[in-house]
Order: sequence, then C-alpha cells, then structure tokens
Amino acid sequence: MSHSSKSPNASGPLLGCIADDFTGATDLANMLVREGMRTVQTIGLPEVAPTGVDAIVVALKSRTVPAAQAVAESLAALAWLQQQGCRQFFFKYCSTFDSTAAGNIGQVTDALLDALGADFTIACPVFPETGRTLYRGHLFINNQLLNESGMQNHPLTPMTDANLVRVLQQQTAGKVGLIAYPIVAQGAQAIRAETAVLRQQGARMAIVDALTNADLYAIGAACADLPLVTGGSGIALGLPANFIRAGLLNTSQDSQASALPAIDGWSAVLAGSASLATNAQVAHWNQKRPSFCIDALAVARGEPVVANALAFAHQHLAVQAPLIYATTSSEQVKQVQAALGVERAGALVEDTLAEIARGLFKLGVRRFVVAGGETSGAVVKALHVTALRIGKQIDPGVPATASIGDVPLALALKSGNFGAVDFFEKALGQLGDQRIEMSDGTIGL
Ligand SMILES: Nc1ncnc2c1ncn2[C@@H]1O[C@H](COP(=O)(O)OP(=O)(O)O)[C@@H](O)[C@H]1O
Ligand SMILES: O=C(O)[C@@H](O)C(=O)COP(=O)(O)O
Repeated sequence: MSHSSKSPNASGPLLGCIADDFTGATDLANMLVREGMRTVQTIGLPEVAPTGVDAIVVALKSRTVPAAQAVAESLAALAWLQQQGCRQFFFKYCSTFDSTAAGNIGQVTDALLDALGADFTIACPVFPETGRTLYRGHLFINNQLLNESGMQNHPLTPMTDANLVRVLQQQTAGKVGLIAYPIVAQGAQAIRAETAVLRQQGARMAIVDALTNADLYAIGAACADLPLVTGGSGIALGLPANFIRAGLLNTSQDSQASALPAIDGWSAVLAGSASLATNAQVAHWNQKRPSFCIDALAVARGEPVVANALAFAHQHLAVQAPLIYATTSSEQVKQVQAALGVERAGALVEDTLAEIARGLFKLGVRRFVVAGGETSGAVVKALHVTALRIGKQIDPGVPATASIGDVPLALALKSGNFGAVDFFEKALGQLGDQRIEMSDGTIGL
C-alpha cells in the first residue's frame, strides 16, 4: 500500500470493493463500517460518485451469470473504482463460496489480477460469527462440511465439494495453493512468508485457512501490500487497520454506522431464498403473522399471482407488515426446477417478487425486508435504488440500510442463510416499524 503525506481521510476512498451479489455487498459494508471505515454501497455504477467515504462497495448481481459477463461487469467496476482513487481492491463473494458449475470466482479473480498488473492474491471466505471456518482447505458451516450443510441443495449454486482448493482450481488456469492453519496460527509474518514461497512455486491464488477473528486480523495484516484481496466479509476485518497503520485512515472521527434517517410508510417482508435459515424464519413468522405464499408453478401457468399478492398486502399493510414468500423446501424447489428448468424457475420467482415490490411501493410501502441475495438484487433494481447508507447491524452480516435518493427507502437485505429465527421481526423494528411486537412482548427495538 502506498503511503501518503496527505492528512488522514482527506484523499478520497481507500478501499474499492466489488461484490458479486447485493446481500453480500451489505454484509461487507457492515463489516467495514464496524471497523471504522465510512462506507457507501452503490448498486452497480452510479452516475454520481459518493464523497466523504473511506470505502465504496459496488454491488453487482454477477454470481450466477455467465462467467464472461461477470468478468466484464467486474472489470468495469474496477475501472470505475480506480477512477475514484481507491488504493486497494477487494472482491467479495459468499462465505459459502457460492459458485455455479462454471464459475465465477476464479475467472473474476484472474481478470481483476490481470487488470491490476498483479500476479497473486488470496481467497478466504471465512466468517466465524456466522459459523464459517476453513481448515486444511475444507470449508465448514458450523459443525458440518459445506457439502453436508444444506448448501448442496442451493437452487442456483449447489455446493457439493468442501475442498475449496479443488473448487477454485476448476475456475482458473492459474495454480491454486493453500496456506494451511499451522502457518496461519503463527501470525501475519508467517503468512506473508508463505505467500512468498507459494508465489515462487508459481501459485496465482491461495486458499487461506482461518478459524477465528484473530486469524482474520493476522491475514488482513499480511495482505497490506496486495493490490487485490478476495474473500467473504470476514477477511475485510483486518484491512482497515492497514490503512490506519499507513497513516491514511483516522477512525477517531465520526465514522461509525450512521444513524439512518427516519422513514415513514408501510412495511413488508419479501422472501425469495430457499435456504435453511430463511425457511426457519418463514415458519416462525407464520406462527402468528400474515403471509402470502407464491406458487412458482401458478406463476408459470399465467395465474394472477402478483395481483393476488398485492390484494393480500393491501388488506394488511395498515395493520401490520405482511410477508410474501416463495421460500420452500429443497424438494419442492427441485420439483419446480424439473418442470421449468433451473434458470427459468429462478428468474420467474425473482421477477415475480420484483413486480410485487414495485406494486408494494405504489401502495405506500417504504420499509422492505428482503431475504435472499439474488432476490434482493431483483427487488432493489425494481425499486430503482442506486446507493445505500449503512446503519446498525441487525444480526451478523446484515445491517439496516437506507437508500440515498429522492424517495428514501429503509431496507434490510438478508443473505438467505443469515439471521436468527426472529430476524424478520427484528429487522422491521430496526427499520422503524413501531407496530412490531417481538416474541418477548417488546415493541420495535
Ligand atoms: N419456490 C421456488 N421455486 C423455484 N425457485 C425458487 C423458489 N423460491 C426461490 N427460488 C429461487 O431460488 C433462488 C434463491 O436465491 P437467493 O435469492 O440468492 O437466496 P439465497 O440468499 O438463499 O441464496 C432465487 O433465484 C429464487 O428465485
Ligand atoms: O458472505 C455471505 O455469506 C453473504 O454475504 C452472501 O454473500 C450472501 O449470499 P446469499 O446467501 O445468496 O444471500
């Protein structure tokens, strides 16, 4: 990282981040804010660049698109972040290393390295607060290997191999190495020395083991001079400290999560994730709150599902927030996919929820809780959101946010697998819905 004689924080953004989905982007922005960087998340490339920030997170929806498209969008984001003056770059993907059979983590990393004239980076999806750890190259979700954690049934990115060296190696022609835990446990110097060894051996990327936040801080310190770092939001924990050490970042100023503006209007929850955590959250909600279930096959048959969902919402909005969900078991998702094809099924459900979001907006909804990464991408695009201000964390990996624009919206974009069972209720309370009574009888948060 190049040192500067300018006063701290006077020189524009330091860290430029490219996230491959929207919930992943808010997860990363949440982490950077927690570590003291003033951070704004943009939805794609905005016309007006954010000012007065230390980090910018560009949210793309590139996780499941064809690799060539993901590469093109990521390179455009990199070029824009370079224009903004960023000094180091971060490629954010899922803490469960979500990939299609064809990519895109390896291909995007390769392209970003080439564009930066760099020859090496690390890959580390570890996020201990949400149970993601990596040992000897194998990713665990809590006590289970990735391929036994439920992620093997993901509708778009089924993860059937926990060996990430092998997974990443299938996505790049460059050599993938491993920095295993015995080295990581020795700290930053040992990690840096090992990267030098791997580079000499011709490695272009290295999967890095980690079990704790302390490991992530050490890995972060070892990455200070890498032009590009890749990983989940956890690995970003250690990056702000590098800028502080270099005299470029002063976190003593008011750079913590900003108090978000109060936003009036109705509230609604939209769920398009079929992950285990979202299934549990929907089941919990359904015990005593109103909800409308979207039948993907009925949408495909041309039934008026959107109109029915909006009529249902209209009945409830003035009394309490409704949930509209496509969330269902992996068996049922597979049946829908068998009938419609994987891509068409995903797109159909996403488009339906996006259209419902537009309808809800017209009905006066201004607070949206959305479950699912692809789903959040579709909804946020439908609502023409261009940038987000990051507020306080609701649950690990999910902050409250507010859109920046003429009609501000309060948004909580939840990764499918994140959040406690009462996440929807908590999120509504934190977004300012005063009517939500929590399980323990308290109102709001
Ligand atoms: N009932 C369903 N049938 C078919 N596909 C579904 C159904 N429910 C959700 N999906 C699709 O599954 C995908 C879930 O992805 P995403 O929104 O990223 O959730 P997550 O965050 O859990 O990965 C989306 O493309 C969504 O449209
Ligand atoms: O790193 C994570 O787990 C999340 O930030 C993330 O990327 C979420 O992806 P989805 O599960 O598709 O929402």
